[in-house]
Amino acid sequence: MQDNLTPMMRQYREAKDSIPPDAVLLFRMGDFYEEFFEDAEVVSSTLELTLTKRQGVPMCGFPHHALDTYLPRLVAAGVKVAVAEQMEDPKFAQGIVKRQVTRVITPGTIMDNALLNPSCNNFLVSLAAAKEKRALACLDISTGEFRVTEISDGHKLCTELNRLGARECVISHRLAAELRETDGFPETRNKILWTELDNDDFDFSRAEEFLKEHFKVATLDGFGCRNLPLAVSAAGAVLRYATENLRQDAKHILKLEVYSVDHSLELDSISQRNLELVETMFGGGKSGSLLGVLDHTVTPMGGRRLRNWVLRPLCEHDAIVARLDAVEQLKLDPLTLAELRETIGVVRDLERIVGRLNIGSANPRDFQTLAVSLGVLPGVKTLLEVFDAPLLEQLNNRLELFPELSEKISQAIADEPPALLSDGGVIRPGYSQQLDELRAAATDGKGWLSQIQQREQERTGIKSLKVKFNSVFGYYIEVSKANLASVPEDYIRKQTLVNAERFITPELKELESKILGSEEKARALEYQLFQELREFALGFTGGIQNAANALADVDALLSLAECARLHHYNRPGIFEDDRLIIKGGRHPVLDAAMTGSEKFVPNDCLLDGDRNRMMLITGPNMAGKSTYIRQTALLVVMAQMGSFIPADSAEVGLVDRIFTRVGAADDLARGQSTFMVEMVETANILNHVTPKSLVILDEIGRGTSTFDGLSIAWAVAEFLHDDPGCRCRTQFATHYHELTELAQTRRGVNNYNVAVKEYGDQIIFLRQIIPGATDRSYGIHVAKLAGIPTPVIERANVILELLEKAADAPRDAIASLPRNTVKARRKKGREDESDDMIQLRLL
Ligand SMILES: Nc1ncnc2c1ncn2[C@@H]1O[C@H](COP(=O)(O)OP(=O)(O)OP(=O)(O)O)[C@@H](O)[C@H]1O
Repeated sequence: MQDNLTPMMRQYREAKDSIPPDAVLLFRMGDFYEEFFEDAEVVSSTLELTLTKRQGVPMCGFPHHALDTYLPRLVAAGVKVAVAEQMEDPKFAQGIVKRQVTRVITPGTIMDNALLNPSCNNFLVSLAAAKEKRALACLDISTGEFRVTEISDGHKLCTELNRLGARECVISHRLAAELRETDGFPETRNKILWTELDNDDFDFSRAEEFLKEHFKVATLDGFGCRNLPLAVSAAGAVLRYATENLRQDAKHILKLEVYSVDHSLELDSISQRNLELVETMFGGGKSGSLLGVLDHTVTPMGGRRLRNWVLRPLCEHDAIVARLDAVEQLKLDPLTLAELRETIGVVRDLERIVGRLNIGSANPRDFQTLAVSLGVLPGVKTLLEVFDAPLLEQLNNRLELFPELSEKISQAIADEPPALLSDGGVIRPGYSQQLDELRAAATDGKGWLSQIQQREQERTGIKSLKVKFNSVFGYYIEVSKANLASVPEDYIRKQTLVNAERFITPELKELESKILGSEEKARALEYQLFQELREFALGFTGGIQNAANALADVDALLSLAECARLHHYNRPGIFEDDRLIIKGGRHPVLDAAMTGSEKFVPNDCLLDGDRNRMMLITGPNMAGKSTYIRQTALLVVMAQMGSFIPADSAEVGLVDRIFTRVGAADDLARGQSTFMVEMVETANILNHVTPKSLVILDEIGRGTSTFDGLSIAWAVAEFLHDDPGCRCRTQFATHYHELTELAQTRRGVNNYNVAVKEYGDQIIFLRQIIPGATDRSYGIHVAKLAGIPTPVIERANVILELLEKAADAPRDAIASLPRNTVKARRKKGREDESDDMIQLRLL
C-alpha cells in the first residue's frame, strides 16, 4: 500500500505518523498549507474553507501568510494542530523538498503570543495516581513556571485544578479509565482537554531520568522531590509531553518547585464562581469581579500574579502581614507609588519573551522590548530603595540588573525593527562593518558603478566609455574601436567585438563580488548576528526570570496599594484565632460601582468565637442579604491575600477554607436538578468544613417543599453550630423565619435582619444589618415592584394571610422539638401542608 503512494504522499504519511492521532496536519507545499483526508474536513468546516477533492482525496488549503490568522482559530476551536514546514529552499532541492513537523500546538503547549491571554497563565497539567494519593504537576511553557504537588484529598485536587484554570491535562490511559468509572473531577471535566498518554510515560524511573537529563542534575532532591515519587512521575510526564510537542528541549524551564495546597486559603470552584473572584458568574469576564476592582497592574506578569493571589489567598499570618506592610508603605507614599507604576508600566511580558527566546520563536521586536524592559530596572530599584518594608527590600534584592545585555541589544537591534527577521533591516547600522558593506553594496552598488564610469571617462578622455554587465563576465568596461588607443594599461582585455572591446579592472572585479549576492549575503549575516545575539541573551534566562518574578510581585503590591488609595481601603488586622469583626464593611465591587449619589451602605460583622459563631440573617427580599454575606467572604479573601479592605476597621482570624452556598445555578448539562445541586453543595460543605472555616449560606432548601426545606435548613444550621468538627464561623441568610428561634437554644447563634421602613404599602430598603429577627419577607411588595399584575398581587395578599395563620401551628411545634425528631417534624410538615392546600382550594 505504502509503495503505491507518490513520494510526496509517502512524506505526508510519515509526518502524519509522527504526530498524535487526534492532531490535524498543516502540510506546507510551496506557498500553501495543505490538508488532506479527514484533516481537510476538520479544517474546512472549522475555518469555513472550501473542501475539494483530487483523485478522490479530500483536500483543503490556505496561503502560508494566513497561518497567523487561521492557527489561533483552529486552536481556539479545540483542534490540536501540527505544522510541517519545508526544510529547504525548493530551488535548491534535489528531488522532493524535505519537510518536517516543527511543532504540535495543543491548548496546553501554546507559545504564540497571538494565541495566549496576557492576563492568565496557560497551564498544562498532569495527574499521576497511586492508591489514594494523587500528584499534580503544572507547567506554563510560555512563562517557564513548573510546579508539582501531592494531594490526597480529591476535593482539594479538584479545587486546585480549577484554580489553575488548566487548559489541558495529560493522564495515563489507566487513570483516565479509573476517572471515568468514578466520575472524578466533574466540575472541571468539560473545560479541560484531557489528553491520554501511555501508562509508561508516567513510569517513575522513566520520568526521573527525563527530568534529570533535562535539568542536567544527578538527583532531583535539590528540587525537594525526595520521597515524592508520584510527583516526579507527573512532572516528568508533563515536561516530556510538552517538549515532544515543541519538537525541542524547553531550555527555559530551569527549575521544578514543589508546593503544598495547604499553604493557601481553599476556595473551591463553587466559591470561586459564587463570589465572582476573577470573572462574573455568567461568563461576563473580569469586569464586575473582585479582580476587576483590584487589578491596577501595569504589566502582564503583574496581572497574572494578582489573579493568582485572588484565587490563592494566604493562610499564614507572617506572610500576610509582610504583604500588608508593603501595601501600607506604598499607599502612604502616593508620589513614589505613581512613579513606580509609571516606570514599571514600560516593562513588557518578560517571562514570555524569555520563553520565546529559548524556543527560538522570538522575533526582532522581542529583543527591542526586552532591552527597553530591562532598561527601566535601575530606575525601579532606586525607587524601591525608599521603602524599608522587608518584603519590598527582599523583592528589590531579587531585581538583578542586566546592563551588558541591554547595551548589546541596543547596539545590535535597529530602532524600529521589522516583526520578521526575514524582512531584513533588523541589525542596526554600525554594529557590524561587514554587514554595513554588504548593505551598501546592495543599495549603493549602482551609484558606485556610475561613479567609476564617470571617473574612467575623465581619466581616459573617452566620452563613450561605459560600465556594463553580462552574466558571462559580470561587470566590464566597454570601449568603442575608435577609442582603443586611449585605453590605459591597467585595463585587462576580456572580449573583442566588431565595433568594441570589453575590459575588466581589479577594482571593478572587487566591486562586483561585493554587489553580486550582497543582499542575500546581508540577510544571511543578519540571521547569523541575530542568532549570536540570541545565544548571548540565553545566558541571562534564569536571571531575567527571577527579575520578572520579583517585578510581578512588585506590580501586584503596587496594584493593591493603588486600589486601597483610590477606594479608601483600610488595613485589616490579622489574628490566629477565630474572630471576624468588621466595622463599616462594604462590598468591594458594588462599593466601587456606586459612584453616583446613591452610596453603598456599610455594615458590621460580629463573629468572635463562642458567643457569636453564627449570624442568622432574615429580612425582606431585595434587602441586601446576599450582598452582605458575599461581602463578608470577599473581605476575608482580600485580607488574606494581603490587601487593604473596604471597611473602617477589621480583625480577621485566619480562615482555612471559605464555603459558599449561594443562589441556585442549575447544572442541566450534568442532568442535576436545582435542588440536587443545592444538596450536593451543602453536603460538600458539611463534609469538609473545619473549625477555622467560614461558611456563607444563602438560603438552603428553597428548591423543595416548604417543610422539607425548613427541616433541612434547620438541621444544617444546628450541625454547623454544634458538631465538634465544625463549630465554624457562619453567616446564614434565610427566609425561613422559623429558624430565628435557634438563637434561643443555641449560644453562638445570633439573629440579625435588614432594616426597612414602611410607608403605607411602600417599603424603603435601608440596607442596614441590625440585631434582631424579623418575620416578614415583603415578597409580595417586591413582586409588585417587579410588575406582577394587580389582581395577582391582591390575590397573593389574601392567600398569604391565610397561610400565615395556618403556619403558626407548625412553627410553634418545631421550635419546641428536640434535635433528633426531624422525621416527626417532617411528617407534621406534610400534614400542615395538606391543610393549607385544602384551604386554598376552598377559597
Ligand atoms: N449595603 C448596601 N448598600 C447599597 N445597596 C445595596 C446594599 N446591599 C444591597 N444593595 C442593593 O440591593 C440589591 C439587592 O440585594 P441582595 O440581592 O443582596 O438582596 P437579598 O436580600 O439577598 O434579596 P433576596 O432575598 O431576594 O435574594 C443589590 O443588587 C444591591 O444593588
